[in-house]
Amino acid sequence: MGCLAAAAAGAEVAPLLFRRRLAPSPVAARRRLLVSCRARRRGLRTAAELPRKSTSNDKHHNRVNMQRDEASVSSDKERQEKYGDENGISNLQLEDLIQMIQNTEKNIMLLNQARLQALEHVEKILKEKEDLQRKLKILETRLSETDARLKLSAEGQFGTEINDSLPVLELDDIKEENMLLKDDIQFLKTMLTEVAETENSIFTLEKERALLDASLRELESRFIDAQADMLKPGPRQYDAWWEKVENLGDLLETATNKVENAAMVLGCNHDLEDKVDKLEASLAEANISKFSCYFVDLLQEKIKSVEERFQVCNHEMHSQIELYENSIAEFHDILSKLVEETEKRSLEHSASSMPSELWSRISLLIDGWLLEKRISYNDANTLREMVRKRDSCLREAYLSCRGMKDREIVDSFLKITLPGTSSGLHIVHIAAEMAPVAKVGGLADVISGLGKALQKKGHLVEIILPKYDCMQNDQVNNLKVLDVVVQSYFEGNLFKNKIWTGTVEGLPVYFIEPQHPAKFFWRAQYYGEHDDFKRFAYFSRAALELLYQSQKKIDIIHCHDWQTAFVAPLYWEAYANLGFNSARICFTCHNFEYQGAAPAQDLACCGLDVAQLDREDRMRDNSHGRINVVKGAIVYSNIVTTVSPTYALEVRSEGGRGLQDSLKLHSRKFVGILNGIDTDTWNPSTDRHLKVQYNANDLQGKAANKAALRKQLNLSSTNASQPLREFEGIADHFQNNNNIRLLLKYDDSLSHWIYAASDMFIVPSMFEPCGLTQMIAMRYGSVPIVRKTGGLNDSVFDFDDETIPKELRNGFTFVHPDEKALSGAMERAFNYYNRKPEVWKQLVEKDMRIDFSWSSSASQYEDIYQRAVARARAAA
Ligand SMILES: Nc1ncnc2c1ncn2[C@@H]1O[C@H](COP(=O)(O)OP(=O)(O)O)[C@@H](O)[C@H]1O
Repeated sequence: MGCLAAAAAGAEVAPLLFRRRLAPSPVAARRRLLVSCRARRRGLRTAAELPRKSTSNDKHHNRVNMQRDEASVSSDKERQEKYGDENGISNLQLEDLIQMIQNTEKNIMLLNQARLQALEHVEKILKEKEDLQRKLKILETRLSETDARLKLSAEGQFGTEINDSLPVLELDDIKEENMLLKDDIQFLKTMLTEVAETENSIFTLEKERALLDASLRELESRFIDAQADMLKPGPRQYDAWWEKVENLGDLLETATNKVENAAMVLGCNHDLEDKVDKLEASLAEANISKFSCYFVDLLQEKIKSVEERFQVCNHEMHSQIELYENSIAEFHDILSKLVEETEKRSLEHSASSMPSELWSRISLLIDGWLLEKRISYNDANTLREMVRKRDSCLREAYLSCRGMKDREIVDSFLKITLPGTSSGLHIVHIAAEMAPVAKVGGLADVISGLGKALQKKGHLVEIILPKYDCMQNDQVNNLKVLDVVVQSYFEGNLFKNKIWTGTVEGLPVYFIEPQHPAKFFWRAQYYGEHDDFKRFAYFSRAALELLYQSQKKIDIIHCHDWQTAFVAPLYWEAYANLGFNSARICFTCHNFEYQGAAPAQDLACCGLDVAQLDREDRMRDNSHGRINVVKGAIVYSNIVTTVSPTYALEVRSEGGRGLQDSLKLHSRKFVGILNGIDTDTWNPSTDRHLKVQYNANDLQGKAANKAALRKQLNLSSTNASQPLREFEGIADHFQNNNNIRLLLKYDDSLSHWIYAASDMFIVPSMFEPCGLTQMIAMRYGSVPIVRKTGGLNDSVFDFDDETIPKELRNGFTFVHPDEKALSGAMERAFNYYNRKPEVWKQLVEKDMRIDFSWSSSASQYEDIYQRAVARARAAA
């Protein structure tokens, strides 16, 4: 069944398995979580430190910081080499801090010295700067004076007023001095720039010092914290760590979930891909079927025209036949008039010669047939007697047989030896069930199905049932009690029985209501009472009494299962001696599991002679010291049947449940005939129990029934095409399962609906005498999955078995009575259902068209009845 579940719900199971493969067991998960947290915690610490280092390196390229970094890196390295555990890290942190503080203090001192030197230098430079600025000012003044003089002199030389007071040599000196001053000014400007730069670097140093002070303060406070932590070793810190661990665990879990979700999504994607593939395949198939639709249309048109032509021909043929029949009738009229006249004349003219000739010829014919062993001695005697009596029927038969073949003439002569004019048999079924008025299982279906089929074949069929208080009276037409009282024997007394009559499904039925204080059939149930043996012994006797008292000349009394198996020994032991012996007894065992075994003395209740019957060769059970009613029926019946050929073979060995030797001994009268089904009752195109009727040409209604049943039973409707009757999880929670319902009740109407709604019908029987459900299922388009046993083996043929002719293959079978074999067959069926919907549809349509009607089975019963009756007549 596990396999089945996987096959049935592949799309759901596959991702689950995938997920399981990804997700570790809870313990492993926890372990993995912890490991990961630890790793991550280390990772976080390192990551937190790195930016700080790189920032300081980038910002300050000074030696001091380089020193600090080197010290810090080497101490980290040492620390890792030396410890590598949590507590170590905490101690190392402290040492680092101290070292860092010391380094920082040293650096601050150096920085302060550098700062003082720089300040002195600056003071000096500022002084120099002031001197230089002063000199610069004087020089600039002088320069401007010189320029003004130069200007004046230039005006004098080239203008109207020339200043002759400055000599030429002085002018050159001034020019030279001017050049020198310009150089000085340039030098001073450079100096000033340098001073400004020094000021800037002092300013930067000041800033750096402030930063170092701040970090010193921070380090000091961390130092104090670290000292405090060392004194109070860490519940708070551990808590914080665990908080972090838990946070990390959550993060990990979220991440794992995401991975799982991703895996599921991946799985779903795979499924989607599969679905897309399938859709594409079905699209391709649809395209193909589009073409085939076209051909179907063409074919249908052709069929239509052929049908029309056929109808025209038919019509013509009918009118020809009518004409022909009319002319034959005319001819017969003329012929009979001629015969009458001739006979009249021959009687008139030679009263004895012609009839004697006629009778003599008949006598000679009879003698010849006897010698040729074509008729029995008795039949020959009967016919001779008729000749002696100049029997008019015989003369008519002789006159009408001219032109016939020998065989036909023999048959027509034998026919007139039978009582009455009809060749039909008078058949009476005595049974405990009949559908639909009193149905428990397949027996009920057989009584009405076989009865109706025999009736259709022209036999007079009657049924006798107990009058149960719980039977469906509304299924009986014209139910009424007869104004007679039939008395029957029981436990030394005679008891009155009320006799009710009515028709069920068109069959005449007698219901016997015992007037016994034990109220045998007022029990609100059909079987399962403490005195079942007595109840049905009483009924068997009363039924025979009814037949005996009605003085009918019955041909076949057919009894069924242990409940009416009493009839066979009763008939031959108690009634045949009374002259009630025209009938032959047929016994059908529908299930050899139930044999009606009881203490020997119990047999006496219905008037059977225990001393006569409690014998190995009669009714004594083969293994217990009790009597066995089914064995009694095997011994005392003229015909013994069971409900399928395979089961008939099986019961000759272990399947016979102790009766195998009796069956072997009586094998000449034992035969297996496969049951049919009542195709009027089980007809999806007319079934009033269904929501929508349908047939093999139009399966739409089947889907509608399925949807309605799913709704009615409160099954999931998310996947309407999912096959019903999956057993996954049936053991648990089936009430809440979306795909399973276990209905432990008898409900005829619902049973019809279930057949119509189901896609597959599983019958995994260990043994199955015949089984009707698989045939009914096929008629309703539900494909059977069965174990190859009994009648299942005779009615279901594996779809994949190439040794079987293709046209017979109609379901899925398995042999071994185990879960694996069943799952295998189901998986094959599911494969077709899911992957080859077109093939599946064809299989469904084919199954619906199989003829499981009683027609052919009833013919086999008819044949064995006829032979038994013929033997009886021959013996008489
Ligand atoms: N719970 C039920 N409610 C109504 N009909 C049922 C139920 N169970 C079985 N049946 C009917 O009983 C018949 C079973 O016949 P068969 O297959 O020969 O089994 P069995 O040998 O058990 O009688 C079928 O007509 C089936 O539809």
